[in-house]
Amino acid sequence: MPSPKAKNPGRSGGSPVLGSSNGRYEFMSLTKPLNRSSPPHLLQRQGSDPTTARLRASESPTRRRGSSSSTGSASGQGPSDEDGIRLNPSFIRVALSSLLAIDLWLSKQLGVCACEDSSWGSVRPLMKLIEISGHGIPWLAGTAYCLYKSDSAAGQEVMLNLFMGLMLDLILVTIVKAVVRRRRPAHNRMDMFATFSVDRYSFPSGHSTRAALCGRFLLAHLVLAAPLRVLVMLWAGLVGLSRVLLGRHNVTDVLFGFWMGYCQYNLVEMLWLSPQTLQGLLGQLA
Ligand SMILES: CC(C)=CCC/C(C)=C/COP(=O)(O)O
Repeated sequence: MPSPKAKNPGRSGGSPVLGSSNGRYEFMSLTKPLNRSSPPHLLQRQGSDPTTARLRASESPTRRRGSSSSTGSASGQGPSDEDGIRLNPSFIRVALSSLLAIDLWLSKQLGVCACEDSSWGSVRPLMKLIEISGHGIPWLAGTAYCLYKSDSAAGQEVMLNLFMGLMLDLILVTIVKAVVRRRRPAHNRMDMFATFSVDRYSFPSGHSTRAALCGRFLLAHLVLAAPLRVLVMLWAGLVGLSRVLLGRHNVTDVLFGFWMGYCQYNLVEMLWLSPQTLQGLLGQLA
């Protein structure tokens, strides 16, 4: 039999709503959060009953805001400015998580050399060779050797600045990796040659920053014939591509790495050490 309270809704504690269970009616409050232990039939009833649906609609945050002020929402003129400000961050969040989901999916599809059993597993040794060609150790050692061997002041200046750029790159990539701490893709096998502890993180790709930085540096400071210039660009692109094919990185790690390396070259140009600056620095040290 229905409770007498059902005939007098709107008393303290919110509007009571009736739910039926085995012919009995029970009360539940609309203003309090639904108890987790509420039987499923009450949840179902709450959603399906038209009266209840109307009551629930009148409790929606938009309606509540509208009833206490004369905003556009309340007067039926569409979303107010306040609504717009609240919607934007969630739109950005949705857009970012969609981008990340696409990135993860695409990177997994492209990780075709992630191990020997992968679909392009036979190309893995070649990809690892490209990986070594963009590693920090050969680049630092090679630049130091050229600096030592160079007998012209101009050559020494270029090599010294390249060395400084490579060190700057290592420091900046270490900082960003330590701050962002994005894990490498799950399909990556951690069998890389000579890594630092931050190299367990993948954002940004250090090989890609180095490839972009060194590529720009070589194109700007070495007099190269056109085919060699194309080869330098091809090498830089292949280093980035190999990171994704080997499963070392997600696509966004490589794209950001290229952009970061490109910008780092501008920094090297800004901080360029001329022989005079160098002599001044060495004079101060002596
Ligand atoms: C030991 C030295 C001098 C450099 C480490 C180079 C390295 C292993 C970077 C990681 O690159 P990815 O972020 O592209 O995997």
